[in-house]
Parts: sequence; structure tokens; C-alpha cells
Amino acid sequence: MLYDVPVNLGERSYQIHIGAGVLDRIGGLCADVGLKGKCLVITDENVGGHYAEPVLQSLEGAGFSARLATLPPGEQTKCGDQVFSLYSECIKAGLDRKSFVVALGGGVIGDLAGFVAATYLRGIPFVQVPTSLLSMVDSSVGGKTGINIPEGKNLVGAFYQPQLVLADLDTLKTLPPREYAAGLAEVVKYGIIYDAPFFKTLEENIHALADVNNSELLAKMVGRSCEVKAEVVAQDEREGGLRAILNFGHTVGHAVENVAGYGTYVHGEAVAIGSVYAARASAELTGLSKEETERIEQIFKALGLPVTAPGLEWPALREALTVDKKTIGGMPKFVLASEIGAVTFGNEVPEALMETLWNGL
Ligand SMILES: NC(=O)c1ccc[n+]([C@@H]2O[C@H](COP(=O)([O-])OP(=O)(O)OC[C@H]3O[C@@H](n4cnc5c(N)ncnc54)[C@H](O)[C@@H]3O)[C@@H](O)[C@H]2O)c1
Ligand SMILES: O=C(O)C(=O)C[C@@H](O)[C@H](O)[C@H](O)COP(=O)(O)O
Ligand SMILES: [Zn+2]
Repeated sequence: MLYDVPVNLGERSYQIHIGAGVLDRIGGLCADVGLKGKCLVITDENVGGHYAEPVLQSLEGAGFSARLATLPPGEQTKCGDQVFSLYSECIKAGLDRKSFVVALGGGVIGDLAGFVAATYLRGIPFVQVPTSLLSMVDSSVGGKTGINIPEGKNLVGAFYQPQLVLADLDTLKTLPPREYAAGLAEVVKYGIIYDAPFFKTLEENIHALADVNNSELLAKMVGRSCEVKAEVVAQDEREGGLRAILNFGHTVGHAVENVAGYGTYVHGEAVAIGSVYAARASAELTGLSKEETERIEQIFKALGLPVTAPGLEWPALREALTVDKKTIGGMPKFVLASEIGAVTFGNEVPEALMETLWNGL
């Protein structure tokens, strides 16, 4: 059965389809939204071994001509060199302006393949088939595509919406536990920024959350996360304001990823560290209570996520913050909470406090 969450963006609207054992529906769903002809399925070595064949079969079965490009796994793949090699793959696949790209994998593949689709021939359609928890609850939704450059995370990219998203919860059964936990960091984020009852439900189900065979709980968690993201994006597609709340924990999180070296901390882990930092800053500046600050810290710890990054020195992180997309006039901006479920964006943290908070983690 498919559970659908709509993303309402006028003529760029689409559906997120969530279900268990539904990967073989991809061909039919692509046909349903009017896609035709040729496509390039982009995946990585970990995901492709498990899921490329059923996806290709489903696409071919629905009358599409599909070619496969398989990339090395990991954050370092989200780079300019891979973009250019994928343009060549698009040519080899004979893609024209009516053709499309299928991103089959985690957020690295989704962001990269989406950026290729956004720029090849000035834009061809694309479809997201997320296979990591993080990509199901966050990166496949909302149209942020892009790559990292040595100076910083996601510094090159485009807003470009997919035609549809298909999340098969059964694919999570092969996801490594470390990556599953990392995805939970973005799930917790939705509770902190938007939905206090959801945060409480997560706290009360810590152990059940770790069970990828609990399809019912999984579907609820993925579904609610997608609903929150879709609601925020529908109000502010290109981050003129409100959408920045989805960046809670990311100001310091992105700096940690960059300074430690892409892949040392996976994205969700860096977000966990950045979220505890943001919670502590919120306690100092926006009235987050001691008790709620503690609850935020505890939930990340209980999920087995890091809340500190030993060995990373503040000056290097501070330098990385100067190129954060939220930094204006040299001052980094933070999403801060006044309580769990209520945040504001565009906050500055005094220079000395930024360093003190880092050294106190
Ligand atoms: N565009 C957005 O809105 C957005 C939102 C959040 C994160 N991101 C980006 O997403 C990326 C992180 O995504 P991620 O956490 O999915 O990382 P990822 O794509 O690197 O996937 C994590 C690891 O799990 C493997 N994997 C994925 N699905 C699997 C499966 N079903 N079975 C076995 N192995 C599997 C991958 O090969 C990889 O090794 C970062 O680059 C981050 O910046 C983007
Ligand atoms: O969709 C958004 O908006 C987000 O901020 C979601 C984040 O989880 C995600 O990591 C995103 O890629 C960050 O975007 P950036 O604009 O800070 O690079
Ligand atoms: Zn993120």
C-alpha cells in the first residue's frame, strides 16, 4: 500500500509515495506523471547492488529505455568531477530534453543527480527514489540539489523539484545502523523546529525507532517528517525566510563536516552536534529552558549520535562559517529555539559566546 504526502507548489507540485515493498512500482509511477522515453538511473555501489535491477526492470517493463550509472558511495562523490562525468553518461544514454534522471540512493546521490538534471540541457525532469532514512525524510523532498566544493558544503546548487518521490521502507533493511541513526537526527529536527508532540513521541519510542522491521512506526515517522518538510517548503520554496528553520543545527553542522573532512562525520551526525550547539545557544539567547535543552541533548545521545567533535578547534570552524550560505556581512546566522516546537531564524550569536559554546560541548 502507498501512503501519499503531497508537496503543494503550484505547477511544480508532486507526490511523495511511501510504502513497503513498492520499489517495483517506479516504472508505472513515472508513466503516471507523463514521463516518456529514455532515462539515466544514477546510484552508488552500495545501493545499486541491492536495488538497481528491480528499478531497471520496472522502468523497462513500463516502456522506458533505461541506462545505469553507478558511482562510489560517500560524501566525497557529491563533487564537481562527478557532475561532469554524469553529463557524459547523459550523452551516452542519449538523453534529450524529454528524457529524465532517476536518483536511486541516499542524499548524496539525490543532491548530485538532481543537480545534474537541473543543469543538463538547462534542465530535464528527475525522480527521487530515496533509500536511506535521511533521504526519505529530508533530502528527496523540497528541491534543494547541489554539490560540495572544498571550501564548503552545498555551495553550488539549484532549487529544482522532482516529478515524484518513491520511498520504499523495505530498502532500510539493508541500510547500515550508523546511517540509520544519522537519518534520525533530521527526524528529531522536525520535532524541535515544528512539532513538540512529535518530539515527545520520538522520546517515548527510542528503542522501537531502532527497529527497521517495525513498518507501522517507520511509516508514521517518515510520513510525519515528510509532511512537516512539505508544509514548510510549500510556504517558502526558495528560502526567502521561513524555510531557513530546516537548517536548525546546520550552521555548525556543515562547518563540522567540512573541517573534519567530508565523510568523517556523516551529515546526520554533524547535524546532531550542531543541534546540541544550537540548543545551548538557545538557552543563552532565546529562553530555551534548561530542562528542554537537556531533553534535546539526551535524545541525540540515546539515539547513539555524537554530540561533540573532539579535536576540532574553533578557529577552523569559525573560518568555515564565513562561507555558510546564511552568513551575511561576516556574521553567521543561527536557527534558535524558544521552546521545543518553536524556533526563529536569522539569529546572531555574539562572537565570544560562539567560541565558548563550542569549547563547552
Ligand atoms: N537536499 C536536501 O534538502 C538535503 C537534506 C538533508 C541532507 N542532504 C544531503 O544528503 C547527504 C546525506 O545523505 P545520506 O545520509 O543519505 O548519505 P548517503 O547518500 O551517503 O548514504 C549513506 C550511506 O548509506 C548507503 N546506503 C543508502 N541507502 C542504502 C540502502 N538502502 N542499503 C544499503 N546502503 C545504503 C550509501 O551508499 C552511503 O554509503 C548529504 O550530502 C547532505 O548534505 C540534502
Ligand atoms: O531543505 C532544506 O531547506 C534544508 O535546509 C534541509 C537540510 O537538512 C539539508 O541538509 C540541506 O541540504 C541544507 O541546505 P543548505 O542550503 O544549508 O546547504
Ligand atoms: Zn540536513
